[in-house]
Amino acid sequence: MNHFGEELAVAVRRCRNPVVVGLDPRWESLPASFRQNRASDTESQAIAYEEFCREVVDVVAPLVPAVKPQAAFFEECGPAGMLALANVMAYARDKGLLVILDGKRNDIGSTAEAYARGYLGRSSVWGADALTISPYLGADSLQPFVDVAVERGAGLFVLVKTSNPGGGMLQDQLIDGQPLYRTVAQYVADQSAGATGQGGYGSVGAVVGATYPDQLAELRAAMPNTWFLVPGYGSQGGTAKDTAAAFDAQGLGAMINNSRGIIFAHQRPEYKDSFGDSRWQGAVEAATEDMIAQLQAETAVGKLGSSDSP
Ligand SMILES: O=C(O)c1cc(=O)[nH]c(=O)n1[C@@H]1O[C@H](COP(=O)(O)O)[C@@H](O)[C@H]1O
Repeated sequence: MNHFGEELAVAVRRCRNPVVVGLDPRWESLPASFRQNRASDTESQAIAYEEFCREVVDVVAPLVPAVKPQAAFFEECGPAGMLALANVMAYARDKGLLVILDGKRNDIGSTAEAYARGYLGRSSVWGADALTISPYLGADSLQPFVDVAVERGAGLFVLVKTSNPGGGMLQDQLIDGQPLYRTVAQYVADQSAGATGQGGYGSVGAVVGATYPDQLAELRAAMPNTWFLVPGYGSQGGTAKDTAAAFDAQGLGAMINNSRGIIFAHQRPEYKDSFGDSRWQGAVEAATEDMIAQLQAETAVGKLGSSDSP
């Protein structure tokens, strides 16, 4: 199989959930054991991030289909951080996880092609299964990513309606009476129109925030063959119920991201007393399982793997 859209459907069905664990290491939130007796220079910080993320992968690899390393937190550590990112991505792949690199990359066509060649596909130097990209420079800045993704069976997630409060400044601007995000959505939807692989979804997806459930429902209707990557669950206030419209009747169609709410669950009141800092891995596991249960209860995710689901 060489098609990200299909690989995602297979992985979600195998795991019976669409949870993406975001790998967003923040120094101040790392369990104490990763910070103690460690210098705070960028090289030491990068090593701590790699060790922490490897241990998070060990906990979640048996539970979820994918992880989403956030490039920013590794880039903050300079060259050592980029090496740590590469190592974490390789480790997650080796553990059987799909790796969605969150880089929000974009540039003019000839430059975009370099990004695409560098990041997309297991044969690339970074080996990401999928990459987040921004549409700000227009369609000709997206096409090189699409061309390389299709050629290599990799995936993309284009920012369409982002979870942050300020996204509407641009995304909600009306053009010919419709919000700008619908223009981007049309381009994205066209890339997967009529997809017939496993699950019926293409490899070019859309990022749609859980914090905008009405727009999420509207976009699902407009993009029937498009995978959604849905950030904003948990720390940003999005709930399982807010994501319900993103799924089809079989429980496919959307990947729900949760970064801080899972990797730093030991700091959350509901897990702090039971696990705390010293047993942080238990908190990660419990938060992941609780999120899966919430999605199964509140959305069609509960249909995954059931007898009436193909
Ligand atoms: O591209 C993304 O993943 C993304 C798009 C968006 O609209 N909102 C958003 O929060 N994200 C990312 O998703 C992650 C959310 O982190 P948590 O709020 O901790 O779950 C961060 O890495 C964000 O950069």
